[in-house]
Amino acid sequence: MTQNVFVIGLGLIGGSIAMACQKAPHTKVYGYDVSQQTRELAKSLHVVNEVVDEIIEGAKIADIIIFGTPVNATLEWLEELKDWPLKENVIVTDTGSTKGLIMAKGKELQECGITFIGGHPMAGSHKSGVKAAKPHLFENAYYMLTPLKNENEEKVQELEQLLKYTLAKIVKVDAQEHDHMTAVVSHFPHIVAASLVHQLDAEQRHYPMTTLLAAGGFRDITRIASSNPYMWRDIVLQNRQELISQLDLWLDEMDRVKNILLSNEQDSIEEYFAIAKQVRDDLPITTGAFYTTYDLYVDIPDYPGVISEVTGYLAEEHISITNLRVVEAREDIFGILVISFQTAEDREKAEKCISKRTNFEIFAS
Ligand SMILES: NC(=O)C1=CN([C@@H]2O[C@H](COP(=O)(O)OP(=O)(O)OC[C@H]3O[C@@H](n4cnc5c(N)ncnc54)[C@H](O)[C@@H]3O)[C@@H](O)[C@H]2O)C=CC1
Ligand SMILES: O=C(O)C(=O)Cc1ccc(O)cc1
Repeated sequence: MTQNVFVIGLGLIGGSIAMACQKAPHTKVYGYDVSQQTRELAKSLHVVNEVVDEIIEGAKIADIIIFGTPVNATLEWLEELKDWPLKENVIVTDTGSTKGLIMAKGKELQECGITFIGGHPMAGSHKSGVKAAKPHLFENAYYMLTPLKNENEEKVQELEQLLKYTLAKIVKVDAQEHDHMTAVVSHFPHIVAASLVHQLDAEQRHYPMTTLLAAGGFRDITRIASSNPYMWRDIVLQNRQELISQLDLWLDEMDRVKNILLSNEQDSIEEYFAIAKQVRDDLPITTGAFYTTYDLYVDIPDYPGVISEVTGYLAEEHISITNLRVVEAREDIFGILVISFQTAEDREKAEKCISKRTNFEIFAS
C-alpha cells in the first residue's frame, strides 16, 4: 500500500525533507505552500511528487503530515488542524527550531486523538526557499524528536522509519531541554551575530573603511546574520525566556572580560583565550547546523584562472572541498581564497598539495 506524506511549507527545510522522503519505498510525497510560486517551483523541481492548491486536499489523504513552516505559522496551523478531516492513524510532525509551545499544542492534539511528534533537524543554513532544498541536507546531522511522555511507541517508530531516509541521526529529547540547548548553541549565537553586525553598522558611519576590513573572522562569526529575519523573529519570540537567561549570562561574561582587561594582566588575558581555544578545538565534529569547517586561507595573486588552478590541483589529488570563497583582505592584493574542508586531514593534505605546487602563502584557521 502506498504511504502518503504531506509536507506543508516547501522552503529549505520542508523541501529538503520532501526530497528525502521520496526515497522511501511505496511513498508519494504531496506538498502545499502558502506561496503559489513556491508550489509551482516545488513541482517543477521535483521537490514533491504532487502539489495541492488547498491544504485540506493534502491533509485528508495523508498518512504522515510534516510542517516545514516558520514556527508561528506552524502553531496557527496546528490549531486549525483539530478540525480537519484527517485519516484516523495520521502522524503529524514538524521541523521547527523551537519545541516548548509547539509541544503544548501537540498535547492538545493528543487529547483530540491526533498523534503529534515534534521534530527538529539540526541542519540547515542561512539560505532559505525551495530552490535551496536538497535531499542530503540532513545527512549525518542530529534530528531531534520530542515525543510526548505517553506517546505510542509504534507511531514514533513509524515516523523514524520514514525519517531515516534523511540519513540524519535521530535522537529523542524533552521539549524544554531542547529549547534550553538550542538557545545556547543556535538561537543566542544568532542574536550575537546580528549584534556584531549592528555594531559594525554604527561604526561605519564614522569610519566607512571599517566594512572593507571585515574579512575572514568577522564574516565567519556573522554568517548566520544573513538568515531569514522572518523565520528568526518567530524563533526568538517562541524561545524568549531562555534567550533572556542567555543574555543575562552573556552580560555577566562580558563583565568578566571587562574586568580582565581592566586588570591589564597578560596571563589572565592569555588564559581566557587559551581555555576558549581548548573547548572550541575539542568540539565533536558534526555536520549540519553545528558543522565544523576546516578552512585554509590561500593568498592568491591576481591573474585569470588562478582559482581554478588551485582547485584543479586539489581535484588531481582527490581532495574534496565543501566551500570556496574569496575575501578581499587588503587593497594591494587580489584577495584571500578561503577553501573549506570537512576534516582536518583533508585540510592538511590540501595545505601540502598547494605548497608543493605553488608558492602562494597559506595559513590554516
Ligand atoms: N533554516 C534552517 O537552517 C532551519 C530551519 N528550521 C525550521 O524549519 C522551518 C522552516 O524553515 P526554512 O525552511 O528555513 O524556511 P523557508 O523560508 O526556506 O521556508 C518556509 C516556507 O514556508 C512557507 N510558509 C510560510 N508561512 C506559511 C503558511 N502559513 N502556510 C504554508 N506555508 C507557509 C513559505 O512560503 C516558505 O516556502 C522553520 O520552522 C525553522 O525554524 C529547522 C532547522 C534548520
Ligand atoms: O546556518 C547555520 O549554521 C544554522 O545554524 C542553521 C540552523 C538554523 C536553525 C536551526 O534550528 C538549526 C540550524
